[in-house]
Amino acid sequence: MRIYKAKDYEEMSQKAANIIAAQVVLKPECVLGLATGSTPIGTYSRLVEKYEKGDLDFSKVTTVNLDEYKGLPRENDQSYYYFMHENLFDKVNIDPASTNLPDGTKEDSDAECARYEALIQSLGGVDLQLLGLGHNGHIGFNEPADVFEKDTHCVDLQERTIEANKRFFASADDVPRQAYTMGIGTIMRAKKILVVVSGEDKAETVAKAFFGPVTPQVPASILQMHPDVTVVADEAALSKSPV
Ligand SMILES: N[C@@H]1[C@@H](O)[C@H](O)[C@@H](COP(=O)(O)O)O[C@@H]1O
Repeated sequence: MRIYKAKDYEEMSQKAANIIAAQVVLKPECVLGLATGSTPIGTYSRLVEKYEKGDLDFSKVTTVNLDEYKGLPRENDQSYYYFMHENLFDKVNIDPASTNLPDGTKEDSDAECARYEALIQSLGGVDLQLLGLGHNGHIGFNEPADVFEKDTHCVDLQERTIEANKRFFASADDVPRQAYTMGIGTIMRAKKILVVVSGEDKAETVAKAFFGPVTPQVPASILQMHPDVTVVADEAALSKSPV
């Protein structure tokens, strides 16, 4: 695991965008695994800037997103579909047909999760997976649990996650209670993983996830077992870690 300490959010975003850009330049037809949440927004803006300057071409890139709220239609401005279009897809030359997310409107969880998992495998797997880190150590929507869930599945969101995400909704009651998410196995099968983390409020979680024991109670801790992980975190997020 490589840990890159950035000065602040801006530097974290720049460094993460450089790593993603290098992947696209080296393999234009790559599969990028993408993430939502507030942390990667700066990374996406830097990628858009690179595209606008003519330094990046997304025309052959395929994307698969980590997760989606169950029950939210695409037009809902809190759906991850909407987020991805707003922050990246509509601003670069990616083919919309090559962008993929779980479909939150599908009622049959087992069928939708099986479809999504099969789709990822049919693409030959993910070349570079971008991840954020939840306050409770979740990645995607893999919440702390007794076991690591392997494949794409439907999760019940935990109170802390609903609390953290309610800032985006009119009230906590409007936050969906379930989501579809890639599993830990799906994430771990990615060839490379890039984690972005920012802020003092994640410092405890960063220390546990990357320097503590590997346990499903801190889902991100499994990343210590992956052969090619880069963590790009700012000084505040690393303030409780031995680096
Ligand atoms: N499902 C997403 C995660 O993929 C993300 O990492 C997390 C942290 O978000 P933020 O970056 O806003 O702290 O939020 C959501 O729960």
